[in-house]
This record gives sequence, C-alpha cells and structure tokens, in this order.
Amino acid sequence: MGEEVGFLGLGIMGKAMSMNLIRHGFKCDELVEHGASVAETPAAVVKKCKYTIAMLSDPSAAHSVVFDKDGVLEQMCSGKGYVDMSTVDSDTSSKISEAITSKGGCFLEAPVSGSKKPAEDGQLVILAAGEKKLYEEALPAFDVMGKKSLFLGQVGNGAKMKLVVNMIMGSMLNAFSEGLILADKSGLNTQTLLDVLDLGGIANPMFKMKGPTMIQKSYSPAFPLKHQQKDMRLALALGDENAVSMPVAAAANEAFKKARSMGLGDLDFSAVYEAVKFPQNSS
Ligand SMILES: NC(=O)C1=CN([C@@H]2O[C@H](COP(=O)(O)OP(=O)(O)OC[C@H]3O[C@@H](n4cnc5c(N)ncnc54)[C@H](OP(=O)(O)O)[C@@H]3O)[C@@H](O)[C@H]2O)C=CC1
Ligand SMILES: O=CCCC(=O)O
Repeated sequence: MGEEVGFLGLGIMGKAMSMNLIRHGFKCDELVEHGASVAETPAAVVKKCKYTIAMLSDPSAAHSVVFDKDGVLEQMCSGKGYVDMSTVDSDTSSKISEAITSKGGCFLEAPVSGSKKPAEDGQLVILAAGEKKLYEEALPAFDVMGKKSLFLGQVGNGAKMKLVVNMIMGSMLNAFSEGLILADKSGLNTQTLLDVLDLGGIANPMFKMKGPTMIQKSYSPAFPLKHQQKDMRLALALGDENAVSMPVAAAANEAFKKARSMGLGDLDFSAVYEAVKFPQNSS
C-alpha cells in the first residue's frame, strides 16, 4: 500500500487508526466522515484512491457505504482494493466481497482486536481474510496500525474470529460485573477484589483497566456498549448457524440489551455493570 489510501468512518477507532497512518507518512487525502457536513462521497474516495479502508459501526453501515447511491461500488474497478476493518458478520463481509470482486476490485476483511488506546498506539491485532495479494499490499499499513497481523484464509474467517473473541470478552465482563457486585454486597472491598484478581491466574488487561473505572461509575466510551451488544448478537447468530449452545453468552447478551434499554448504549461497554447491578438496586 503506497500513498493513496482513503479512509471511510472516522469514529473512535477510525480516527485513531487514520491518524496513525498519516503520522507514518501515508497520505489519507480523503478522511471522509459520513454526514451532511462532508461534501465528498465514498464513491469519490474510491475514485481518487487505489486503496480504501473502512471502519464503520455495524453490518448495516458497512453494507450501505458499499451498495448505496454514491457508494464504494460505483467507482470500484480493476486495480483498486477495499479493506473493511469494521466488525461485521461473515455474510455481510461475503456479500461485500462478491460485489467488489464482481467489479474487478480486490477485497480484504480485517477486523481488529484492541480498543481506542491500542488504536492510538498502533497496537491493534488485525484479523485479516480474503485476497492474499491485497493482504500483502496492506501489510505496511497494518504494521502502522497494529502490533500483529494474521491472515486467516477465506473471507468470513476474520469476521468469525473477531466475533468469537468479542463473545468471550462480553461474557467475561458480565461475570466480572457480578463478582464486583457480590463482593460489595457481601461486605468486601471491591478494590481489594481487583488486587486479588490481578495476582492470580485470571488476571487480564481488561479487568485491570476497566475495574477501577467501573468502581468509580466512569464510562467514557472506548468501546461503545451498543457495538458490544451488536457483537454478542452476531456471535449468537453464528452459534445458531453452527448449533452451538451458548447459554453464558446469551445471558450476557441480555444484560447488554438491558443496558441499551437503560440508555447506556453510547457509553463504554463496561457500563453493563449498571445493568447487572440494577435488580439488586431495585430489590
Ligand atoms: N471502539 C472499539 O474499541 C472497537 C470497535 N471495533 C469495531 O469497529 C467499528 C467502529 O467502531 P467505533 O469507531 O468504536 O464506532 P463509532 O460509533 O465511534 O464510529 C462508527 C463510524 O461509522 C460511521 N457510520 C455509522 N453508520 C454509517 C452509515 N450508515 N454510513 C456511513 N457511515 C456510518 C460513523 O459515522 P457518523 O459518526 O457520521 O455517524 C462513524 O464514523 C465497529 O464495527 C466496532 O464494533 C473494533 C474494535 C474495537
Ligand atoms: O471490538 C472491540 C474490542 C475491544 C477490545 O479488544 O478491547
């Protein structure tokens, strides 16, 4: 990937990732935020750039940026590459891949593990799948945005891997929330619980980072809760397709849904703690 990189979707992640590209000499002329304030369209970005990267909220956004009027597809042609780094399901990714390749372009899905801070620090883990040639061309950009890139084979494998990882993460955060509440209600110091967890076999960066802010009820969004609930929903659908029973993930999804219904969707996903707490508060 040379200089001509377009970037669609300047949310929490897209902004940090594209800033890293710019800092390392990539020329992102077309940092297009979707919305009325920006004149240019996804089609205009693709027309100008050999490579276009997208980091969009969900399957519906990923789909519409490609297929809608003035979308990516209108200017896609041979010699151009489209790299979708959004977290979506494998069906969405496959449909986008088919459309891009039918116009002669190359497609790579490349969802990421890691949140706002790793995105700012260029420390993401990139889960790529699709056109191997495009993966190789994208590696210089991935090396700037991430600490490790994996090529997982055919389109869909990156999406599935990302959903499995986030399904585990969402379930863990719910168990962690219940533990914090149990410690508190049974008269223990929650900070001491964090210290004990950090010393043992289930120590992990997420508990270490989110624990103190959850105790303080501070939920400035790094990973918006609405996106985590979307990932639980998509992971459960993957479980349906494969007849995998996932009662723990299903219960965690209910807690994220409840948090959304409480108006917490735009806060950090750790705000699920408030939803898990709610029955105890209301009794
Ligand atoms: N935040 C995190 O920690 C991580 C997030 N992810 C995944 O990365 C993706 C982006 O996440 P994040 O940056 O946090 O999300 P944000 O909600 O901050 O950003 C979403 C972006 O998508 C754009 N968008 C939404 N709907 C449309 C649409 N219909 N057409 C065009 N653009 C649209 C938004 O534009 P606008 O603002 O104009 O609406 C915005 O630029 C998601 O799939 C998420 O699951 C993956 C790893 C970590
Ligand atoms: O999809 C978001 C992942 C957040 C993280 O890996 O910390």
